Amino acid sequence: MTKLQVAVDLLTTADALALTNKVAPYVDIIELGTPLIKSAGLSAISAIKAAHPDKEVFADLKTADAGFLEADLAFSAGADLVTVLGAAGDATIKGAVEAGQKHGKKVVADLIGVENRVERAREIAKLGVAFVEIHAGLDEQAQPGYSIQTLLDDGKIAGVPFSVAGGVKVDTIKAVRDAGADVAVAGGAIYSAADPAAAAKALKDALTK
Ligand SMILES: O=C(CO)[C@H](O)[C@H](O)COP(=O)(O)O
Repeated sequence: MTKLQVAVDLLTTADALALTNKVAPYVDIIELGTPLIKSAGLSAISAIKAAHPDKEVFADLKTADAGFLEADLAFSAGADLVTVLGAAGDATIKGAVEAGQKHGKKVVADLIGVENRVERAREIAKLGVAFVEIHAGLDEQAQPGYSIQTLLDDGKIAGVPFSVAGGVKVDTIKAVRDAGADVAVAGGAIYSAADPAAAAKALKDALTK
């Protein structure tokens, strides 16, 4: 079953809690987006975990260096999953994985900006991460001609556990599931919707029906 992850790309803990209180019934994983953690700090992770102890809390650190140290900070704050950049060195990824082992939690490698996603996904899968995130970031999505299909193709070909992030919407989420993704990540499709709860429910329904 493909899990639904909401990416909370807001800037304050109060706004994040207001959103997650609406959408939590429909999602499996709550992601604190990189801008939220940079803006509100690690305390945002603790606040979201305290409000939603039954959900997996995902801290999108996008760590580029000091893998053990940064992941350890986020796990200590209450995160269940943290991200490290797939573009980072193997030592950084291994450091984050060691922090995950210390806490009994998981590390995800975000392939944002990686040119050969398939090759790097296969390399990283051997380093002990839970899965790789096949990801086109907000800037890449804004480029003319962007299509999520390239992410799905790479995920299928890589043959390792993966999530997909990159503008997943209600009309594309079934394709994410059918590509074999373990997790479908939706940010703007939920937090920018007029009715975020209805949007999250529609995404969950599309995944499960
Ligand atoms: O990590 C991110 C940007 O770097 C976003 O959280 C991720 O891309 C999901 O958001 P959206 O569905 O709006 O693309």
